[in-house]
Amino acid sequence: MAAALLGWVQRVYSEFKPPVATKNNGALRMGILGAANIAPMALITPAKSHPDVVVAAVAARDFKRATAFAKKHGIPVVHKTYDDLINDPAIDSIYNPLPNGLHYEWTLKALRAGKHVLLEKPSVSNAEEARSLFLHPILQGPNAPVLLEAFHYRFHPLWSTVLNLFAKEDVEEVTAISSLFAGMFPKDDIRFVYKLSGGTLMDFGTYDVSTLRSIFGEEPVSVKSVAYRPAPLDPQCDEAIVAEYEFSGGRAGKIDADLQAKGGYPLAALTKNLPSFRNMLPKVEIKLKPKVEKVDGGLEKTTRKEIIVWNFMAPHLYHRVDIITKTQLKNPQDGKVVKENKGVEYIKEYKWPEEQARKKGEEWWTTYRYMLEEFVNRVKNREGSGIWVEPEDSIRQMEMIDATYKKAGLPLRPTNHTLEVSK
Ligand SMILES: NC(=O)C1=CN([C@@H]2O[C@H](COP(=O)(O)OP(=O)(O)OC[C@H]3O[C@@H](n4cnc5c(N)ncnc54)[C@H](OP(=O)(O)O)[C@@H]3O)[C@@H](O)[C@H]2O)C=CC1
Ligand SMILES: O=C1OC[C@@H](O)[C@H](O)[C@H]1O
Repeated sequence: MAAALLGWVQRVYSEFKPPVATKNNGALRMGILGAANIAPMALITPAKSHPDVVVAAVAARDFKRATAFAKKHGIPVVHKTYDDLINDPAIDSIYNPLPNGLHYEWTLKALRAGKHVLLEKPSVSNAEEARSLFLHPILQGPNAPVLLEAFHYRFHPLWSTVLNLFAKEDVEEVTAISSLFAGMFPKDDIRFVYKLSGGTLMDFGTYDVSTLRSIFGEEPVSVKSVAYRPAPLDPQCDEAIVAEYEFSGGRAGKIDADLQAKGGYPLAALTKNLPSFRNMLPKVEIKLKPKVEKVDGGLEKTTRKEIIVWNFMAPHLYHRVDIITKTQLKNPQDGKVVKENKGVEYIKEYKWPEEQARKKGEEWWTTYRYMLEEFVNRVKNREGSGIWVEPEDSIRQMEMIDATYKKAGLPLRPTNHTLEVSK
């Protein structure tokens, strides 16, 4: 127990204070659009341990704020405007963590300036923008810049391990749940502003949608139902959302996302507004189709398997996979159950397993660090882990989000006025 705790402390310490790599000649020189809250975790810290990444510049709407941010994080150059950053010839790649509603415009500007772009999720505001951006001629051809939607969780070895636990066609039902206690984000946070393409479905919900698509390996046939709780200051934004989808063969997918979770305690009338810490570990539950087989003695054996992935979103901090197998032996003549059994196996995967040792990684690499590795590999034409978020994937992701908003009776998130013709 003590050893496990020490191991956890050491790993998490290195995630926040990674060893600093000596930078190679030709390292990517990345610039950050905005002094964004997520930038230290998603780029600045991971870049420290990457020999081929230098965070070289930042720009913010307020120069003073940008300067303070640069000083705090050791970023040498501060630009007065986002345009200045994008047009800086000493920068070759841009990290775009602006509010969702600004993703399309500034990513396209950066691509036009010849920069590679690591773009925060959700990639853009809606499917129309996604088609316009990801099918843009600027991304075609041998020397096209690299564009990646930063679905970081997919790059961590845990996700590949999870996907290897079953055949996609054996999946019967998937439920993805993600929740944050009320008060973590203020009511006027960018996540709850419609004109900035806010909404919980665009935030935590986008992970849930992405996990369903990844596990089923296909798009839903339909959105069966949606219920949402409107954000108090901007009711066109969902503060919480629950949706049910039908996948091929009548299989079910469910998402349940809440960015202001409250209540669930005894004495509901008194406690209903207290922040709720239920479901603090985002999780995905995967039920496989039951397997029925004849066994010795003319009995029928039914095996049911359920896989629960705890903390799929930030597995580097902590995660656990529970593989629950239930078997039942039945006499088919009279339907009597002869024997039942339940077994649970636990899995964790902080690093690529031995047999995949050619893939790079360390136990303390965060999802963001694994993702940065692949971003650099793609820019530098190196063989990587093989994990990538393809343009088609980013488009389909926004289509499922749009379909969910439509079913909810909410407007699609607004299309940028600079939109170029969609294909
Ligand atoms: N991958 C992950 O784990 C996470 C991803 N994200 C994603 O990153 C993006 C940013 O999230 P987060 O860092 O939490 O956001 P912030 O609230 O920190 O906003 C990011 C930047 O957006 C600009 N900005 C803020 N408000 C406005 C506004 N009202 N109008 C125009 N620009 C504004 C600011 O730029 P400036 O500094 O120039 O003023 C700010 O620095 C989102 O797309 C979000 O989905 C967020 C959290 C985690
Ligand atoms: O991507 C994200 O992950 C962490 C959350 O806190 C945040 O809301 C979201 O944008």
